[in-house]
Amino acid sequence: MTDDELFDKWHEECGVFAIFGHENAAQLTYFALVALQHRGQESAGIATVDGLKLYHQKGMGLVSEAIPNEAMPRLSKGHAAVGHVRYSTTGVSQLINAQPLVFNFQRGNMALAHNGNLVNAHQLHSFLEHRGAIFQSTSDTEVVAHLIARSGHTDMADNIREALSIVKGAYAFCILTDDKLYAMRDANGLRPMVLGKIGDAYCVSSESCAFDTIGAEFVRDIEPGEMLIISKDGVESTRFAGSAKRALCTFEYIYFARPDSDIDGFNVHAVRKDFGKLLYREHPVEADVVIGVPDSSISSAIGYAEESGIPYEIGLIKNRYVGRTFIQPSQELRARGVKLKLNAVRKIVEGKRVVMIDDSIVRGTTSGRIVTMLREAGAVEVHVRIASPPVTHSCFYGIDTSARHELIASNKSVEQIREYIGADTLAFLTEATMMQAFGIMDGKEHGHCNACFNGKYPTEVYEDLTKSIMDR
Ligand SMILES: O=P(O)(O)OC[C@H]1O[C@H](OP(=O)(O)OP(=O)(O)O)[C@H](O)[C@@H]1O
Ligand SMILES: NC(=O)CC[C@H](N)C(=O)O
Ligand code: SF4
Ligand SMILES: [Mg+2]
Repeated sequence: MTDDELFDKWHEECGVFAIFGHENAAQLTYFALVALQHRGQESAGIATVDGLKLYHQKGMGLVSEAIPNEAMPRLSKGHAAVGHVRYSTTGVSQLINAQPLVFNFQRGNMALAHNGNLVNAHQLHSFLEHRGAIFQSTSDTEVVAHLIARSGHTDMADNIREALSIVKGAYAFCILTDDKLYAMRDANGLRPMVLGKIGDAYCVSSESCAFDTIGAEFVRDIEPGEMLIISKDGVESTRFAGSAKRALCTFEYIYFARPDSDIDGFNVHAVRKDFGKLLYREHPVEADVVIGVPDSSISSAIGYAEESGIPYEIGLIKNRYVGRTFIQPSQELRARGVKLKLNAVRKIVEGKRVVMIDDSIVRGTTSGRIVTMLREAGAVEVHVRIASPPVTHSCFYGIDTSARHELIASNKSVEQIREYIGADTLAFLTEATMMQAFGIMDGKEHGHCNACFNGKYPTEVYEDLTKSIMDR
């Protein structure tokens, strides 16, 4: 297994933020992107407009690397801004695909930022290329810009509506023009997006944690199929799509979103904690201590401990300075015990029966390593409890999951996975129980996408979809 494969599992998706009519639009966008940094660390960018001109800065890496201080005076000329942090799902991780994508066409300037993945982008890309379109990037997002540019309406909102009627898949889209900001959430609401207000200015964001960061007030979630048009006249809500089956990505709660964000009426930390409580009710075990794998499973571990009465402890420490772009130890060094990212707290686990909570198992790599680590630190029993169901299907909606055959639960039973990771016992939260955290007790239609657990995709999907499909 290569290092790339080892680290290519669940990944954050992108984050978008945009604001209209604020004298500090660029700075606020910068800070909001820092708050959304967990959603993508490959590249970042900001575009601003002053009514006549568009200014932009994009780069690879974290927000602090991609947008240097020197770029701020130029960006600050704009009164409206759109920003993006990227984790690539379609198109290579290179500067050409960094967002916002910017265009100057016959109607003026346009900057696009997208979280999600368009499942028919490849087909549309070929169609448009055969009709003379010259693409600047290899990402799915650019297809929408071409479709908008080709639509013949006088009103930009109608052009966007026409473009979005053709694309399929998942998106939270922000489109900034010289005089308006448009924000659209796909008809199923797969990806989240919220509306906020700061002074007289309106802003939109993938997650509400960005509003807290910049001192904006949360107004509401943007509805699936809704288009917000934000201009000097305020906010206008219109629709670009009829009602479809609501299907918010449950993985936003399980793993992607920040615990301090609220999505569609539920706080992420509170939901994770409930997952932990439900997990104990469904799969209790006798043990001395409950620990979580930092950071995403801490809330569930606290919930499991609270419900069981078993003490919660910090049994694993994460080195917060090791990111994805960090040089990873080779397989040989790893085998020799180089533990870069996580280490066990010996005093806490030694001689104990440990319940280890993680948010998910994708390939089984993380759980396997941690079970070994805990045993080496003296744990006498390791019981693994996972605060989501087994991942059996790939995601096509903006989360770069492994190919299906690499998902351990797609070809192994729970008992076989337990054996593989070396745990004493292993259990997963079932889908029906997980949905109880949202007050849904009957396990029927519930307005969430759980396709990676059950294969029921809320839109058409094209099985040939790979990240590099548009990179020739
Ligand atoms: O079964 P696996 O293929 O190992 O994948 C599952 C792990 O991946 C994620 O963590 P990750 O290490 O990506 O990041 P985190 O530190 O943000 O939890 C997730 O939280 C699980 O721990
Ligand atoms: N993770 C995402 O939301 C990615 C957005 C877009 N599909 C890209 O690859 O750039
Ligand atoms: S398939 Fe899974 S990760 Fe993808 S949108 Fe649906 S729930 Fe989220
Ligand atoms: Mg993890």
